[in-house]
Amino acid sequence: MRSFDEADKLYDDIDALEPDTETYRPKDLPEREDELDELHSALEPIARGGTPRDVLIYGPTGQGKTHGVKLKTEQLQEWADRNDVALTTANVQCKGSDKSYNVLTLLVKQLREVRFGPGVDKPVGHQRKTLVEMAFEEMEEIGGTILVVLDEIDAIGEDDYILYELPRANLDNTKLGVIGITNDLQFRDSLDADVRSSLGKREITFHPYDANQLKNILARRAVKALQDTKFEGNKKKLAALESDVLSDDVIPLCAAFAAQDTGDARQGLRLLSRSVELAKKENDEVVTESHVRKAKAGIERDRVGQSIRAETTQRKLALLTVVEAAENGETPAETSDLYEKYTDYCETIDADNYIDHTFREKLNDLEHSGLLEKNRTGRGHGKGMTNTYDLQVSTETAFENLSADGRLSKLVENIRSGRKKSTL
Ligand SMILES: Nc1ncnc2c1ncn2[C@@H]1O[C@H](COP(=O)(O)OP(=O)(O)OP(=O)(O)O)[C@@H](O)[C@H]1O
Repeated sequence: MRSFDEADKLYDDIDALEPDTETYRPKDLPEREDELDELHSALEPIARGGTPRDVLIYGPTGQGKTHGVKLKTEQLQEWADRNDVALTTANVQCKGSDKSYNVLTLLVKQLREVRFGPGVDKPVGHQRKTLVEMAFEEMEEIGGTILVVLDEIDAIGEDDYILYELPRANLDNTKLGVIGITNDLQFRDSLDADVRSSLGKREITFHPYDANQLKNILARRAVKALQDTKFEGNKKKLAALESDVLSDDVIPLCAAFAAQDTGDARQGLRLLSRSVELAKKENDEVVTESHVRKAKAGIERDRVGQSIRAETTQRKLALLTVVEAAENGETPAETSDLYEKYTDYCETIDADNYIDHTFREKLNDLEHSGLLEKNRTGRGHGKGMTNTYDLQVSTETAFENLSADGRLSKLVENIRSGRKKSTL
């Protein structure tokens, strides 16, 4: 067994590669200077005795929106404390709240905690309208300027009541600013016209990072996280990075993979930290391209695994038909052949046997989740066209995750062992 006393040859500060915003908080986000400048302009009226402007921040996941807003509002709070300006920020995480009602209860709780200290219960059993009035009463009691940051507001779905009411507050004693953050473009576009005309008047978009930006982000985090890794001179860019524990191609490769996908900094960080973990596990003193590739395959396996496990039993059965076909070298496979297998499976595990049309729908859903590839091909002269399906993930990963479903495990085992017998 390994000892906790073992010296770490790679890490200096293990948290600095952690993508979770609370575990490691970079002091600045140079790639977001323009966006944070726009946010600054929206909040600047506070420093001039005026009312902050409401803002809607939009951008895909992992673009520094949450952290950027935190940095800017903390900077403002420090300024306010230094200058005896009454400023209160309420950060409300909307994830997990599927209604305006739930977000309002969180907001009232937070505002009460400002007045009475931590540990106040959420209000229960009130109507939405009453909760809005309660929130406004609390704000009037607190006074000064209040900033309400609503992160991941898309969680509230179609019920955007809170976004309609908050920007319309008519307070005597308090100035209120609302900052909404979302990574869901559809949600932003679906907002009620009145909401968009108030909250969305100032919209700040965090566009996805490109590979060069990601390289510099990862290089800065690597300097903090790893031993014998530093910048030569003043430039905090990849070009100035010197490291005895990272081979030159590691950061460019992590950045390229993340940029290729969605430009998500979190994804780049996850890949880099998993590569370092792998090197550590293999007792290697230098992290190389091969660790990155293995780490990427591992992350991919986990992601695919999670998505297979989250499917319904019927979709899992549909997937299993293609997995079996792939294992037997019968892919791309025609829908009619797959349907035959499906009927057999349903009989074996005593599941509802859906009609052929519904089965096709399940296959198409699996195509949309990226687990299958669909093609339209000719059946031969005069026989028309048909859909064929191929597996987009490895059969091993599919078998492994399908067998985790108690209802399917025996069936999957039989199909796997059947294959083994036939290859003996
Ligand atoms: N420019 C940057 N420099 C350094 N780290 C960054 C940068 N941008 C993002 N990060 C890091 O990436 C991770 C994700 O950032 P953050 O949570 O702010 O993204 P987000 O856009 O709010 O994503 P989501 O919409 O998924 O909540 C954090 O660890 C953050 O510190």
